[in-house]
Amino acid sequence: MATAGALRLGPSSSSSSSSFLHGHRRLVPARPKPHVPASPRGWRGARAAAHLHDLFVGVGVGLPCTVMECGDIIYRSTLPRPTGLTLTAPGAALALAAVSYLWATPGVAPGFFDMFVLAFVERVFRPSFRKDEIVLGKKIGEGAFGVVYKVSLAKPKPSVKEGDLVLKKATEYGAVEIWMNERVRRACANSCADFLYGFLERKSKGKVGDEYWLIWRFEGEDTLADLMQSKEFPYNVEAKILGGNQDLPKGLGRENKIIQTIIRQLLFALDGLHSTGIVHRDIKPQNVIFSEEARTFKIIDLGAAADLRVGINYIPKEFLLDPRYAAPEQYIMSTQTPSAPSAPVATALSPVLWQLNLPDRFDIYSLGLIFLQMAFPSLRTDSSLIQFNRQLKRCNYDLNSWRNLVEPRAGPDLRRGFELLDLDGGIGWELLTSMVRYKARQRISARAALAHPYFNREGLLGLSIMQNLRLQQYRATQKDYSEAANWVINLMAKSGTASEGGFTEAQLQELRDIKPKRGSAQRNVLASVLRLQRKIVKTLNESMDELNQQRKSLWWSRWIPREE
Ligand SMILES: Nc1ncnc2c1ncn2[C@@H]1O[C@H](COP(=O)(O)OP(=O)(O)OP(=O)(O)O)[C@@H](O)[C@H]1O
Repeated sequence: MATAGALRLGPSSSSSSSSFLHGHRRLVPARPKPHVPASPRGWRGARAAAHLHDLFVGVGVGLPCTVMECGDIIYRSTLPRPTGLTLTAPGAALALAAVSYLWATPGVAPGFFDMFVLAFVERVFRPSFRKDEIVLGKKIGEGAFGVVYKVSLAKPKPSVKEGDLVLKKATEYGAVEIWMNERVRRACANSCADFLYGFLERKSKGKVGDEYWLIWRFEGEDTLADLMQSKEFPYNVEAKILGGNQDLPKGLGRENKIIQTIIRQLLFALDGLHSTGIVHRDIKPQNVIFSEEARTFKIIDLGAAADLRVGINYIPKEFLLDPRYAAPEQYIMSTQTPSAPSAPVATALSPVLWQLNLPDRFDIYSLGLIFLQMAFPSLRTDSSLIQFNRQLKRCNYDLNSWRNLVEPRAGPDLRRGFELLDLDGGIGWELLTSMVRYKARQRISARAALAHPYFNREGLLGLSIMQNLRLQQYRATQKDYSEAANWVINLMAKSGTASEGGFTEAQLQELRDIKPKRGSAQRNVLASVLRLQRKIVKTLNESMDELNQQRKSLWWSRWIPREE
């Protein structure tokens, strides 16, 4: 084969700018002569570069036109087009898959933009606060990890809207709470109380323990817990969220409408958090505040929240849950998932881990219990809620079994609750039962719940054919596929004997144990698939554990400002 350089013809060669090759009139792409330096070392380098250049650019010159990008000088349309990006079907599919992965919940790509662009831009423009600018007012709350005060500013700041503020002096989980609040403020500000600033206040020498100061706008006096304790509930909320006079007479229909509105507002707030990769983990009426200005309910207290996008605060073995509202799984991630991986690993794997664990369904369960308390006044006290939880556990977390258990001997109060949920063909009960389920995978997501016909004015009866179809589709997707897999396995078991290629119970057990076995091809394929699935999960977990060996630091706390 001719060397690439030997047959090179072009404007820089001694021949004409067009040349004849293989007896045809062909245009040959020109190649500029490489610059030759004076020193031998430089000369050798230049030669190497020229060789490399020839290898990639010159190869093909002098070869048949099937290889080269040749064109006919007369038929100009056959001349090579300017080289640009060529879109091929597999390329487009690959790009689409990559983009879908990067944008899938909890959002790797938006996460990078948020962390490395938005966070810095925001820091330049937002107002900051110092300890001596704040005047402490009355204490409004005290938890295990902090004290909350109503405060005001010593001197008004032009960049800060007038009004009362709230200050939390937090110890242990203050850094996490600042991180979560800042993320929320950038991603879904309306979901949570309006966060203004957070900083680390270093204690002077001699005093122990640093404190994190967190400042919010004062949203209002009432939490949902305060409002639900009133005998007037839900009417005491009606004027706040639905405004002035309501034309409906007092009764179940009107109460249902108010409860619907509260649940919808909370689902919106949760959907905002979940779509940015944050799971609250402590949803309860005490952590829901009514914002007088926005006339809507907002979520507070993100101290126990986990950021699944970068793996902050999801430590499967550690939990700070309120047992009254916690979902049965208690851990938002499978206990097989190793403790929080390093940030880049967590970020890269976050869509996979999210889909494997569906951690957001933890909050959905808690919200389901709040829904239940709204419908049944007798479940609003701590003791009755604890008792209900025990009953539900005995019923294997199946609300329908619980209903069968209590309804026959229910008092007027419980019966009224069931009546309220049974309005519009029982659509409220259906939504409730899809929120309170044992398996996280079977629970509805916040977004799907918002599209549920419970929030449709006319309920089930008012659904169009298309909406009905969507509902059927939704119901189908709520089914647990592990049950479906078991069903298929059982069907296969019953479909034959070992000699006919079917499975006996004993063989099935072997399959479930996924031990390699010699046998029919059908059985081996299934066993291999199950083995492969198990191996993937195991490898994923092991590699994350390995990456975790280097001690995790609170790398993200560098983002938190300090008061010097
Ligand atoms: N932005 C706000 N506007 C008005 N009140 C607020 C706001 N944030 C918090 N509060 C009030 O402060 C109380 C305590 O807040 P928060 O739950 O965040 O603190 P905490 O120390 O975590 O308490 P706990 O451990 O009991 O949950 C709330 O119940 C609420 O009454």
